[in-house]
Amino acid sequence: MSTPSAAGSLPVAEPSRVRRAALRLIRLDGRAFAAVIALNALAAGAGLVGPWLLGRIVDEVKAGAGVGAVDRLALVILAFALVQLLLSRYASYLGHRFGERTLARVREQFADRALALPASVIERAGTGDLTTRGTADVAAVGTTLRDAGPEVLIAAVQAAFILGAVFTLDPLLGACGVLGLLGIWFAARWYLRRAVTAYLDEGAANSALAEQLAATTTGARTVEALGLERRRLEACRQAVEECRRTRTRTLFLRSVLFPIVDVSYVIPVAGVLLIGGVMTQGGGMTLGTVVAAALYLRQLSHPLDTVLFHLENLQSSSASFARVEGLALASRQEPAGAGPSVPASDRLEVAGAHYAYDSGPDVLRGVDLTVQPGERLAIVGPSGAGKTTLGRLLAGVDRPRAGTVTVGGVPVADLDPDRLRERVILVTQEHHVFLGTVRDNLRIAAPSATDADLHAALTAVGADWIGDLPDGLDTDLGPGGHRLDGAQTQQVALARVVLADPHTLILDEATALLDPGTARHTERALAAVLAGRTVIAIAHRLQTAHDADRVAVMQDGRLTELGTHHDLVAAGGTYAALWHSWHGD
Ligand SMILES: Nc1ncnc2c1ncn2[C@@H]1O[C@H](COP(=O)(O)OP(=O)(O)OP(=O)(O)O)[C@@H](O)[C@H]1O
Repeated sequence: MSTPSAAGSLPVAEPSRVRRAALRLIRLDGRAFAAVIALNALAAGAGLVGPWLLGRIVDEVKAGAGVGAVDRLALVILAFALVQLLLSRYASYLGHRFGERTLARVREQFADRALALPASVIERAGTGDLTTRGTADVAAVGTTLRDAGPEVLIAAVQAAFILGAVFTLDPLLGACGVLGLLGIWFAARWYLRRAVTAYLDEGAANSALAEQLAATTTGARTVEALGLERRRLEACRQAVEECRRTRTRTLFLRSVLFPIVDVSYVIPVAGVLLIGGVMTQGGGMTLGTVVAAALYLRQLSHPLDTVLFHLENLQSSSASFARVEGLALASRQEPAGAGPSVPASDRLEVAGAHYAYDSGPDVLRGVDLTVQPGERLAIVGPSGAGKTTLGRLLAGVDRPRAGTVTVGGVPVADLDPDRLRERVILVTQEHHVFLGTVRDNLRIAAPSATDADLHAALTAVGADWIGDLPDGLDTDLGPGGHRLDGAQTQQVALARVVLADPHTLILDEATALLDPGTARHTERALAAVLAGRTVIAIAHRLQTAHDADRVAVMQDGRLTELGTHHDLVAAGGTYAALWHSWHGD
């Protein structure tokens, strides 16, 4: 289940799913978690001894005991205080280690899920959302797991033990303590209901102010040149006013909560002393019991403060965790195909395909095309004709709004990512060099490839420069390492494709950054390596079209001409005109 999200944005997990995910994380490190709870319980137990013995001291002194007896009890109090300190320190050490391990799991799971997302999901949602979830949200979850979570856990155990101790001393005093604390419960509920929106508003107002100031300062010259000073000042003044308003609101919420909490800590103690005083006089209770109960309730303020302090943090990080967990649902948002999942052949078929980006007009309008295995097809046409869009549909990145795009009878977009990569790969101008060696960068496509395979792939795409690198395949690439130029980056990307060995390759201006000589060399080398495979090249240079088996001409979202170079030139249509103008005839 997921909460409705804005069109295209990544989903957010429902609270029930978030709870299940949190429990799963705890179970994965269940022994450490149990050890933390047990040690905390022991520490809290040791902490209860002090007030109880203080009560005993009061009773013994009242019964006429001497200094020796008091000293003995005081020493025992000291010993238990030490034990409590050591146990709680060790528990918090284990708690923080548990938090770090769990955070590492959350991070790894996030990376796995992000990498498994279909490209279309990321493109629709935008990388900004994914990046925010992977950084700010995971960091918020991390803070909770590392700090807030263990501390709240410790505080909850302590509070339970303290209240249990007061009830054990005397149920009436226990009830008095709980009733006195009800104020905190109501105040916290009142506060939390309002705090989330109030703090979100404050955060948004701060961002808006920062944006206004940044826009005004970076565009200072334009502001000055166009005489926009007054408008900018007014915009900034409004942003500052909004900041002040939202801040005053959160300040008001805090100024109601904290006094109520402070008074609520005193009420149970006062109540216990009043009732205890009456009971002591009637002989129903010893003075020591009343002193111990009052001390326990005084102690309660520490764990409760801790819980209150972290409540907001827990709330906001559970929202972050819902966003992090939402990633698991993203791939399932894609409509699942109902047909067979194993293609019967390598034949690509587009039938009556329409496509529109979001709610825009159709940019593909009834495209029909069959690409035979081993064929080399070039797609040409003016800018905006829909060539790239058709390439994305053929590669399974997007699915058609109407009509079908299939490989061997199976909708391409229904193939799972691994199976899809074995069959169709889309190579665009956008290439990424990962931080790591040349070998790491290539083995992404074929983890079991040998160095000889890697060299062969590099040679196939004309990347002879590998021989000039100081450490060959071991040369570090990426920031801080050896810098590849645009053409070399593209060759690395093409070498990855050679290694992945798909049956169909869709080149969307893949060789555009290479100088014409290198590009032709690369295309020829690529064609040699991919002999017997399907190559669909979205071509800007008509030489590519000339070398292809067939040429498809796209215009305004339609496939208007389809045939061999010679047939189309002879037909004297759009392609012939393009060819002649390119040739300068
Ligand atoms: N992400 C997008 N969102 C909205 N509209 C888009 C998007 N990408 C492309 N379009 C629109 O779809 C139409 C077809 O674009 P497409 O990129 O497929 O054409 P093209 O023939 O490949 O053009 P070019 O040769 O300039 O790359 C254009 O009108 C373009 O503005």
